[in-house]
Amino acid sequence: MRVLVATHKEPKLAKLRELLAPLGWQLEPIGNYAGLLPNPDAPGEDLTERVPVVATHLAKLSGLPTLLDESCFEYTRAGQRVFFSLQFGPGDSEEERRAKLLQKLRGLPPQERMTRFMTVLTLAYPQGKTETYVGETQGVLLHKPKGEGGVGYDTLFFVLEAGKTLAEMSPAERERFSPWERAVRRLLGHHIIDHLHPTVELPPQGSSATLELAPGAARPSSRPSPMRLLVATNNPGKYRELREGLAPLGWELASLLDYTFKMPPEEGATFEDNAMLKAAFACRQTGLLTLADDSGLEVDALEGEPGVYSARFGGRKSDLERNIYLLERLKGVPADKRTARFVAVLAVAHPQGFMQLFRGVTEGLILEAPRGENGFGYDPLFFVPEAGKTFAEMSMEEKARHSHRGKALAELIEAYKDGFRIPEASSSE
Ligand SMILES: O=P(O)(O)OP(=O)(O)OP(=O)(O)OC[C@H]1O[C@@H](n2cnc3c(O)ncnc32)[C@H](O)[C@@H]1O
Ligand SMILES: [Mg+2]
Repeated sequence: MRVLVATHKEPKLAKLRELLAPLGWQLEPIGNYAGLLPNPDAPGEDLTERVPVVATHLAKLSGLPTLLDESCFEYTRAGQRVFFSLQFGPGDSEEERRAKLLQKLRGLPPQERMTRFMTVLTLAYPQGKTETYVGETQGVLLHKPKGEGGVGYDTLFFVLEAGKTLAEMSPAERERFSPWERAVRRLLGHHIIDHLHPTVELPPQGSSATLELAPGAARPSSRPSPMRLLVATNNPGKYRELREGLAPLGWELASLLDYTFKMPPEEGATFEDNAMLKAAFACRQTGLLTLADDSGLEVDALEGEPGVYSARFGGRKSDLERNIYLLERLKGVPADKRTARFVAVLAVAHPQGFMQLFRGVTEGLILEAPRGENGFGYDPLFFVPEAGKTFAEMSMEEKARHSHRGKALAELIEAYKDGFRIPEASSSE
């Protein structure tokens, strides 16, 4: 698709081309669009309103989908939100704009230099449809530019958490902190994962496999680690185990606590379906490489129940109630008929549009009474004959050696240990 980019700044266009390369779009600069604007002052200071209006105007004029971004600093003055717009006229050069910003900043008291740097990015279609993505970062505006990298005002924005300006960061760090990059990555995540459907062909049982989910997507080039990975689970017990298991990769982990969106209902019929659904959804929300875990207990005497319904077995609300319910359901079932297995499927969704699945299974027995204090979920009832203990009687390391999740993680580590690789099976052109 041909897309116009409302900028006359070469570095910004180049960076946008690099970040959005996986989409295979043809990005063309619109050049100096000052004369095309209806009335640059009209739509007010709320960028989430203004940017879509202006982008739509440009898309209608050009007849092409058009990307427009604008940034502002937001701070609080006497309890009121104040927007400090960075739009000084689209014809200005980068230097002119920075000079104007510094001039504006001169009178600002320190507390008003503490701001939220926000970028609003809209993709507008000539037919009137718009998509808007917002990226935000907290920081402080400096008096003098520092650093060389980045785009726009990155030289003036000091990120407290990182102890430097956006312009002083490595590209990998900037990816984390720049509101502009965050907005661009959200757009990327949205468009890439649009191609993903959880109804793809599933890998054979008991194996891990690579799924190519975006046949139309352009091949991204492989990128070196370090990677940032979102671990998309709301279960703290799982999160701890995943964090421990992923430690050898040295990746930086994000959790759902860093975000406000809600995960979708798990409506799939298999662990694979649900893991992909969760990973694809969270990846699309954040634009991040995302790991999801779907797991559960299959009890033979219950014909595989609770299976994918393990988290809501019998409609019971807590781990304890579900364990009691499981014991009730198995009342009178003799020891040799209490066989069961734990299954974990890990799905890794790449913002570039494909997924990988890893599966682990552990066979065991359901005891007649709980044993052990560790772990979570059904751990106190799940006895592993080869270890002579329940999962809840094991340390975390021990559980990782025997557990379904530990086995799936071991495969994942094997696949990613040499850095980020585009899987062979999907590298055909
Ligand atoms: O979906 P997320 O947010 O990851 O968290 P969840 O707890 O809902 O997770 P699932 O949908 O995968 O449901 C899995 C259920 O199986 C249980 N379970 C999974 N792995 C387990 C383990 O290692 N030990 C004990 N119980 C486990 C777990 O307590 C849940 O009730
Ligand atoms: Mg769940």
